[in-house]
Amino acid sequence: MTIRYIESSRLPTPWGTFDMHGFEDPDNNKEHLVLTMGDVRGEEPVLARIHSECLTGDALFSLRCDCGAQLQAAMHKIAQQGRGAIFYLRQEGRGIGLLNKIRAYKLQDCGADTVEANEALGFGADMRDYSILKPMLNHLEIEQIRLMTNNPRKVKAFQDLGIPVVERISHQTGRNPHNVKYLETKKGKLGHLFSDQQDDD
Ligand SMILES: Nc1nc2c(ncn2[C@@H]2O[C@H](COP(=O)(O)OP(=O)(O)OP(=O)(O)O)[C@@H](O)[C@H]2O)c(=O)[nH]1
Ligand SMILES: [Zn+2]
Repeated sequence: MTIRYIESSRLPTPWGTFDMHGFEDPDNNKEHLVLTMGDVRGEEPVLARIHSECLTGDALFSLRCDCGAQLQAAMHKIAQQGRGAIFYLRQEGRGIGLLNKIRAYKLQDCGADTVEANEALGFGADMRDYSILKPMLNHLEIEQIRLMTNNPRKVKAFQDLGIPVVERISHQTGRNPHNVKYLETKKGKLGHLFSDQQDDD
């Protein structure tokens, strides 16, 4: 079965008021969100961010990763332009779930990098499935996007879904002394496209 649209409401935030759209995946009862601003329908490419859930970074201010800063920066950029979409996908821990992410963090506390930790637990480095995006994009009538990401896998995922990515926009923010190794591993092992400079340097 495919993802089902449930309902929409307003979501006021420090950066402006978004429209919040809720979707349900009946196969696993996961509840996904899309925040939009402005009219995202049609041919005009939409400034977009695919954000995978990171409870620790998004809600608990963790400095182990860059997720919270990236989410805030994406909301800010979209509000500045007045038009865009954030797909908030419930793929915690790159798809392994919160408790397994804690297991992976424990291994990282003992010296493993983020990829080695996933593999030691019997998972792939990145278990995310982006095909769930297609019904959400269809529902919102988004046809083309300008994607805020450093992750080439996300660009490829859209291309595989038949949604043109007309531009990849660097989304480097949130580097701090606690996540230097994590970001280095993203670049070295996961193929992220990082320059030496953060967007907000
Ligand atoms: N398994 C695992 N997941 C992590 C770790 N650190 C962060 N994550 C998860 O990684 C995901 C980060 O995803 P995104 O913010 O979409 O970032 P990305 O795929 O690196 O790509 P960008 O678009 O360039 O930010 C979230 O689901 C986090 O929970 C880790 O050490 N181990
Ligand atoms: Zn994170």
